[in-house]
Amino acid sequence: MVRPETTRAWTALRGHFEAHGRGLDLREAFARDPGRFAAFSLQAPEVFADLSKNLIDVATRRFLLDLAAECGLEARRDAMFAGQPINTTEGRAVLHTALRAPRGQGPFSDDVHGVLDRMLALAERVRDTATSGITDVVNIGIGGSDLGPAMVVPALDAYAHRGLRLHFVSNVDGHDIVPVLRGLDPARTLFIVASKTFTTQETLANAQTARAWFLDAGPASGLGVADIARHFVAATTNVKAAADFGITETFGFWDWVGGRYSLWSAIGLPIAIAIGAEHFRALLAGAHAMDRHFATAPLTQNLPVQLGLLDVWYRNFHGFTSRSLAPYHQGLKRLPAYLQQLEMESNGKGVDLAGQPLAAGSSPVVWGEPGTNGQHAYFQMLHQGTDVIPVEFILVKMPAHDRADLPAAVRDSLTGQHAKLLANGLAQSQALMLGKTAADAARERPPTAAPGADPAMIARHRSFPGNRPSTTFVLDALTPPSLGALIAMFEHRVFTSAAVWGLNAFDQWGVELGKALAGELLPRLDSGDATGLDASTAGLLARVRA
Ligand SMILES: O=P(O)(O)OC[C@H]1O[C@](O)(CO)[C@@H](O)[C@@H]1O
Repeated sequence: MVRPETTRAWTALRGHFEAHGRGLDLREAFARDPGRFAAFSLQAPEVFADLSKNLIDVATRRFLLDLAAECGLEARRDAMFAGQPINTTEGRAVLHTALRAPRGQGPFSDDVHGVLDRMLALAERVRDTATSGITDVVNIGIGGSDLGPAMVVPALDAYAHRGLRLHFVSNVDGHDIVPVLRGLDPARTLFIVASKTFTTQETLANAQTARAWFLDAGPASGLGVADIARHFVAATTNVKAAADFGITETFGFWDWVGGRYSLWSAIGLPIAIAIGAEHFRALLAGAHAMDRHFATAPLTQNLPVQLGLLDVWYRNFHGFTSRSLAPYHQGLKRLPAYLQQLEMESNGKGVDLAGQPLAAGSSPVVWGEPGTNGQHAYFQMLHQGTDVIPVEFILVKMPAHDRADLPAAVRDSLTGQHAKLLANGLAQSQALMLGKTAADAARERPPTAAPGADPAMIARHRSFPGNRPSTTFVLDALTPPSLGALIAMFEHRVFTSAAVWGLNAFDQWGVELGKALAGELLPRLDSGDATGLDASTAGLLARVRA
């Protein structure tokens, strides 16, 4: 393993940053180079990306590619696809890409397609609502066993079965499950208990609550313990624990599928129920197309690689600590939360593969909201705040809401909405880059400025520094293949920066300490015993018990 800061490319990047990077002005760069948009745009499967509004030039890109080469990115990528145990701290392969490889291709193909066929057959049985009688599907899971399906199901609403409602319960907080159970009919409800380990406290607690509700409400519909097998299924690697719970229909997966990379596995069952087998296979196919792109495209044209290297550039040279995501599609409202786990649980590490402290920063904070909602909340800070935060916009050319079954006037109105949505997305990246000088602001007569206020002072409040970087992704439409490709792009981008930083993106020891301490505190909530606790925790324990 090569430490990035010891490479020649790192030194070159440091020098380049001081000489040209820090002072790069996007407005001047575009004025100088009419070909900048074309030179810094990439077309990958299903996803077009405009990287030209980033603080990079040709030399930045060259030095970053040198860095990737010196850090052995390609060898590490190839080792992942080949199933080598690159998750070294847990001694596991990392093969979520095998889950979307076509039948007969990729490692463990028989196992993968065996479970996939079985799971899609169940999905189709449930979707045949006249026969199944199911109207509501409740997924009980958390983290990677929740966020993927909870993100994809609304994103692909245009493809969803109209007679089925999908619900997601994750938190160990009755305020999550109680409103979901309210109004459900046990005879018409299917619970999916989704847990890779089947040991997760939150999921087991919610599964027990669902079971208790089912046994309490069931008898009115003639249901009892024997019916749990028909109304509860599990997605897990721990088939025995699911059986001990009373679940007989289990869809397995494998320890080489990380939780946050698992929506392609049996964890995707809610997605398959919502959109059906054919569309689920199309989601996998889109991700597979991005896998092939990542595995084979020259690094200069390789979108996940270029994004991951940009992350290194911003985090380690510009010192930016966060990145904001603005999907201009309401269906992608859960994408920021999904990417928070994907990126921050993967790359939020402080030591390298050898366990040595990293010399430079790793995962940025990832956050955001759909546009245009975010514009009316925190975009103020993105435009005029003191921190520079790169923003990523996702635009979708063709909406899916102007369906033929809507009245013509409603469809016309919705078409107008989509134009407004796109105009706003384009305008935001433009505004971030262009800014507005105080001199330009001074020429305006803002109607809301305080009467008699010093115009120069008002102009300074109304000026924008500009030169704020952004990336814009464009999808033709939000479809199963395009969403699959988009998610896989984000996965491989995280892989790329992890490879440069030399860290293990596939473990998550950082979540263990809190879990262990919660286990120790739980009995103290009952007993009140504060022995050995720090004064703050002891004081809070007394306060919540009072
Ligand atoms: O699927 P499981 O085993 O219930 O785990 C849920 C989540 O908990 C974590 O292990 C830690 O929070 C995640 O990595 C995982 O996605």
